[in-house]
Amino acid sequence: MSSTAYDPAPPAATAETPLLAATGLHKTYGSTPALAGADFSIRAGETVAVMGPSGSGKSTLLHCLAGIVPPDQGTVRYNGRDLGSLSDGERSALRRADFGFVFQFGQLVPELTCEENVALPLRLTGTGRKAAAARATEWLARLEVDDVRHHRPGQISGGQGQRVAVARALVNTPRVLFADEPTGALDSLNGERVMQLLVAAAQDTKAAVVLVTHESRVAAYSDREVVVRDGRARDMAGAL
Ligand SMILES: Nc1ncnc2c1ncn2[C@@H]1O[C@H](COP(=O)(O)OP(=O)(O)OP(=O)(O)O)[C@@H](O)[C@H]1O
Repeated sequence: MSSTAYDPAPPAATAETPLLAATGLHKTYGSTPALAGADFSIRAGETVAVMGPSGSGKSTLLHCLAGIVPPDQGTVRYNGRDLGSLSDGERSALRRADFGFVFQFGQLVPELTCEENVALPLRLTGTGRKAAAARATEWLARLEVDDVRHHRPGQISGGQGQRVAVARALVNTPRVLFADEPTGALDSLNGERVMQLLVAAAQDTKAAVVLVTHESRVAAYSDREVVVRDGRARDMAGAL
């Protein structure tokens, strides 16, 4: 095993123990506090909506949970392991192997076809070109966009692009899908369809979903809602 590989040996999460848990997260950008003691946890296969007003710290929480941004204080544990104890290389390897990402805009590589975009995470984790292309095509069909597989992102609609992005995020069967306003740039009809497909595909692959949104219509697809306000997260128990 190379020094940058992620070793998933620690105890596996069970239905009772969280797969991903953050405790006491603080993060300040310059003099702007983004997180001020945020706690969060999600179990395997669960979909949790992270809601709250603009600037309340939702995206920062997602970035800390995914190991993209290090918190100033507090810990994030994935599968029992403290992300802060991993090297940068180990964290990158973990993200590639176990996490998938969908953002609001611009995450597809413009020079690649949709099929090549979806195949990319597989290629980066060592899958051969033909096998990766075949899996990518299957995933594009599952998201109902196989007809645009040879198009480039600039040649397709926003809704099609988000479906391709969801296919790319799930093609490696991640254990956690991080989705930051995945339908924020879509009209309501396209947004609904993308959410239906995203949630169904995540359920099929048993991925947990951290879903950042400010729309209650989108949050309605979750099992549970957490509201972030002034850098702190509050569980809305029973607010299904
Ligand atoms: N890279 C950064 N540099 C400086 N300030 C930042 C950075 N990222 C976030 N912030 C600030 O931290 C605070 C929280 O931002 P964050 O993006 O986490 O909120 P949010 O709830 O996701 O907002 P929105 O709903 O508008 O996307 C805001 O005041 C924001 O301006």
